[in-house]
Amino acid sequence: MQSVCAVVVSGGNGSRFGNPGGKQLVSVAGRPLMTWSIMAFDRSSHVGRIIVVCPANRRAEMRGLAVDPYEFSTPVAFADAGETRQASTRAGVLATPECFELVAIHDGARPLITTEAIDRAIGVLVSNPSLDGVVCGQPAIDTLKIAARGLISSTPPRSVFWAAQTPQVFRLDAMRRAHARAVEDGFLGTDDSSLVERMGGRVLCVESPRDNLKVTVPEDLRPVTAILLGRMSDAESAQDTGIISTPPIA
Ligand SMILES: Nc1ccn([C@@H]2O[C@H](COP(=O)(O)OP(=O)(O)OP(=O)(O)O)[C@@H](O)[C@H]2O)c(=O)n1
Ligand SMILES: C[C@](O)(CO)[C@H](O)COP(=O)(O)O
Repeated sequence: MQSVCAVVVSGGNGSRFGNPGGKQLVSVAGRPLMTWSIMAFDRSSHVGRIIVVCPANRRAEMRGLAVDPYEFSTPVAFADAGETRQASTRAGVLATPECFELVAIHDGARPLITTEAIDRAIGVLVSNPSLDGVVCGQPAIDTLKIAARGLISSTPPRSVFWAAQTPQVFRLDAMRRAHARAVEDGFLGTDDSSLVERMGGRVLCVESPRDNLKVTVPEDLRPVTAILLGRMSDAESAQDTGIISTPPIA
């Protein structure tokens, strides 16, 4: 059943990336950066619509370069980005039709997300009615320090820390209420889950692949490109040896 609407936020300036046109359309392993995320959601049998959030004045450009050439089977709609990531996710959530039970919010700048990881996160939420949402992420592997201006005050137990990524999947009504409350309170979070958490919502961390990297600075392109090219080559080899019967992704 296609109960999930995906919101792919691609409305940032990419100031840390430093490219005048942003990073969304930069070619990575032969495709625009943002296209990889849309492809991963397009392949999920749970996803019935994809909303791409992008700057209003760049909608035609992004549609023409990153969406239309790929003939996705899932309907793709657009919403206008806001000044902050949170304003952009809010636009996507408000544009999500009521008929969808869940909304999966993902950074267009995380091109390595896989359909398997998306489906696993959705599956955890669907099978746990007591949850309001799930967050893909990684348990902390480094020893963590609390430090002000570099001076360490303590070493907290890392077993309780997770590095949050996207997708983050929520019940649509919970996410709508969380955004409304955030606007009322003037709260600005660094991810979507924090909006639900502050209302007492129950959100579970779900382990996703360690390589679900976000392209933030130009140096991030090198590992991301290598991983994507590696996956394409693996898919072609599997095709050649008859291990899989679906078409290669390149
Ligand atoms: N107003 C904004 C800001 C961010 N994003 C999106 O949120 C994701 C995560 O943001 P980040 O990687 O930090 O992107 P930018 O905001 O573009 O980068 P920077 O902070 O360096 O300007 C990206 O896919 C970005 O396009 C968005 O849709 N709208
Ligand atoms: C939502 C997020 O991807 C979680 O890691 C992240 O917070 C978004 O971008 P930023 O780099 O923190 O601005």
